[in-house]
Amino acid sequence: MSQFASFSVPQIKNEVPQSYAPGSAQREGLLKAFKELEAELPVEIPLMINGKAVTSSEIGEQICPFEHKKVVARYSRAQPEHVKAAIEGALAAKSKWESLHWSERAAVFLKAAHLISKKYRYKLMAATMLGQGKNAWQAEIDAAMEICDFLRFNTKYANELYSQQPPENSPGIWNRMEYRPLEGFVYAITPFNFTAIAGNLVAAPMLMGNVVVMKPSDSAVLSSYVVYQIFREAGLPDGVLQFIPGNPVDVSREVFDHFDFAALHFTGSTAVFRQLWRQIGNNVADGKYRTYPKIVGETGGKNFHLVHSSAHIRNAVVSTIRAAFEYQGQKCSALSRLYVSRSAWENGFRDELVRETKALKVGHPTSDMANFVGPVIHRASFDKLKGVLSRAEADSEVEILVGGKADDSVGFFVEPTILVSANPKHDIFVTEYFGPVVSVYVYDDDKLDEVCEVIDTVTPYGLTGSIFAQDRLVVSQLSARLRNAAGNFYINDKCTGAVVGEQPFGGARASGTNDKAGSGMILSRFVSPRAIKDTFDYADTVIYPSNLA
Ligand SMILES: NC(=O)c1ccc[n+]([C@@H]2O[C@H](COP(=O)([O-])OP(=O)(O)OC[C@H]3O[C@@H](n4cnc5c(N)ncnc54)[C@H](O)[C@@H]3O)[C@@H](O)[C@H]2O)c1
Ligand SMILES: N[C@@H](CCC=O)C(=O)O
Repeated sequence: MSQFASFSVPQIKNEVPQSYAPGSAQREGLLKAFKELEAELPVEIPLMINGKAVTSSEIGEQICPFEHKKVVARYSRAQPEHVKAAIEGALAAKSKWESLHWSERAAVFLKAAHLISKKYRYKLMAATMLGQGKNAWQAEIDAAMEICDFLRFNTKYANELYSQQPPENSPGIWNRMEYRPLEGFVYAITPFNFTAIAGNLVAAPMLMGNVVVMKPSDSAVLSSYVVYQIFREAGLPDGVLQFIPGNPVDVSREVFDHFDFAALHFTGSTAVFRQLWRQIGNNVADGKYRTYPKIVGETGGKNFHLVHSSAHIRNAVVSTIRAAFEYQGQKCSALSRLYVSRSAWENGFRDELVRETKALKVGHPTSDMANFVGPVIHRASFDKLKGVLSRAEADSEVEILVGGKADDSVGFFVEPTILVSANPKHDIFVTEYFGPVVSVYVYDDDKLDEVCEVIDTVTPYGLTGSIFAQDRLVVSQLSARLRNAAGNFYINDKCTGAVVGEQPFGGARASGTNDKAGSGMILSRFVSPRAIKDTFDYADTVIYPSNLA
């Protein structure tokens, strides 16, 4: 499209949080949206291919985690012919989408953020609460704030990326860089735990001119569908985003079989990511694809807090409780290993930690707004966590300091649990459980270096971690010592709650490719740059001066 100006994006700011305080219009609005959506359940959700609703003979159910008798959504599951049609439709939509000026694409996502911030804020939050079991605050920071931040900041980062041009032009030459969309289509596989992440997994590549086939999580189909509809209302053309829930293995096999598969954008568990990498790798080795597919994946964690003897105890306790138990520990960033110096542990930390944890209220997200902890996502997660708790109970190396019970009579509720062990290599410090369980190791004050070695090496992950210390020499020493233990590193703050535009998010080692969602780096993974040299002088001599006799 012709363009007669070099546009810049509007000033981008983080979405302002709403408090949902008692008596506020915000709380009233959210509860009204929650009730309205609850009355509509189960929502019937089709596949969306080329902008048209398509139903399948195979129907899946998304279950409400805090009332498992309630079905949140009944959704069509894609069959091989649907996956093929989605890919072909996306490829057919590609040339018009990528030839739009980038500002037109940016306008779609800026408008989507505007719609989420205003018209659909409470609806998207309600879908996230009913389907994914978040309370009001957790829904606000995810399905209102973070998703708006991703959509808006991406446009600023895209503008900056496109502005990166070669610094040198020899006389008579104009050098340029063009950031082409990938040749082919992007496949996005999204996790259950963040509506914002599902939104960004598709929006980031689309902004850069790509077309996307999306397989949402079975446990977040409703919120993903609402996001899909918002993108459409914001002006996203037919076929640019294909929404195809379905059996993850079957859908992925079909996608990875396609010659034009150009990138995987994944967030989820490490085990699944490794499996997908293997499938893609085997296909690359067989020469199946037009190009080498980009693989972008953010995965699991076993995140730590290290509390030094000089730490501010109250700050460390409050940060620990929030990091371990907000959203039931189901954030990839959630705290699950806690290393506390013996002097801090015995001089107040332990007692405050126990008192505050016991005071946490567990239950339904709206019938009692005081509930801080809700349900875990599904039966499989509940069963896995129940197994962790019963093994802990039977294990002579583990003490259950707080919690340890689970109740699935109405919903999938697991008590906030603190485990303690004197064996720093115990599985409770190694395996990601993805639930409200934190494991404590108390270290002798003079064994700081030894505990750092354990923190750095006992798990394969490297996602988030925090140190708590007031002594600046110690802060500096720990920061250097633990440089590779976390991609998001916090000093005197909790290891969760990264904010787009402030702390780009992601970890290395087994935690992912660390391409940093919420930054320009991730956008650069979804382009294939072309360097253009434009020469104004014509050549007329073959030999070099050095060839002259
Ligand atoms: N690092 C991050 O930024 C980040 C963010 C959120 C979640 N996570 C991680 O995600 C996990 C929790 O999310 P989850 O339970 O949705 O993860 P999951 O791996 O079970 O599922 C993620 C997605 O992969 C799909 N999937 C599952 N098996 C598959 C297969 N064999 N082939 C293809 N697709 C498959 C699922 O259907 C879902 O859409 C945790 O490990 C958490 O740490 C990481
Ligand atoms: N970005 C979020 C975590 C997302 C993973 O689930 C945080 O920093 O807490």
